[in-house]
Amino acid sequence: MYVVIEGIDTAGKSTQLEILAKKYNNAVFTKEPGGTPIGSKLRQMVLTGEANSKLAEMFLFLADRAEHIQEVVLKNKDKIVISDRSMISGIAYAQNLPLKTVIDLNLISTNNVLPSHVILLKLSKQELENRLSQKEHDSIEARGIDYLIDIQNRMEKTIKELNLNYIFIDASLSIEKISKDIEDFLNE
Ligand SMILES: Nc1ncnc2c1ncn2[C@@H]1O[C@H](COP(=O)(O)OP(=O)(O)O)[C@@H](O)[C@H]1O
Ligand SMILES: Cc1cn([C@H]2C[C@H](O)[C@@H](COP(=O)(O)OP(=O)(O)O)O2)c(=O)[nH]c1=O
Repeated sequence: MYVVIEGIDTAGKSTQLEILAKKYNNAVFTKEPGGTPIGSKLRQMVLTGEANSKLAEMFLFLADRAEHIQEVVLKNKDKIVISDRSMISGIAYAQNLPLKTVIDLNLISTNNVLPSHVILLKLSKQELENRLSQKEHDSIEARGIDYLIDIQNRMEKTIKELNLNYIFIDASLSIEKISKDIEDFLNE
């Protein structure tokens, strides 16, 4: 089982992952970017905005993803792997290229491995504004509200386009209700 939790910044991914970690104590918890030793270095580069070229930035994420799929997802394929973000973020955040092109690049990076379960936490514009006003921004979050809402739409489109097994959850529901919906989805 390869479960991914997706959503734009502040959607509540970390909050739900903390709850999942208590319920699934035999699962492997991981993240993109940064789930491997090379990935930690790549993560540092992307989050501090070292790359001036958007294309270079996307290739850093793709390198992280290729290593992560090989070293974490495939090496634990007999276990439950639960990942904070995935190729869905990779496709959605690479906004400057057509969806089809980025999907192809991402499928190369994952060797065609797809998640078996996708959880997308969806925020309204108003709730996103609320949450972003309460935290310090990294260089990607600093790109603004409309940018992130566009990314969220692209995430939805990507999940449908790839025909994945998914649940979309309203991220402004209570933490408990979201966690129950996630548990039901994983137990289906
Ligand atoms: N269901 C929820 N309702 C209200 N606030 C939430 C909810 N889930 C998370 N939060 C709050 O929103 C902020 C962002 O949550 P976080 O889990 O860090 O998001 P992400 O990991 O997606 O960036 C945190 O301050 C968190 O406490
Ligand atoms: C996985 C991935 C993430 N991103 C972005 C989304 C986030 O802004 C950032 C990763 O940060 P993240 O680890 O999700 O940080 P936070 O805890 O602040 O949510 O990188 C991409 O642009 N492309 C990608 O392929």
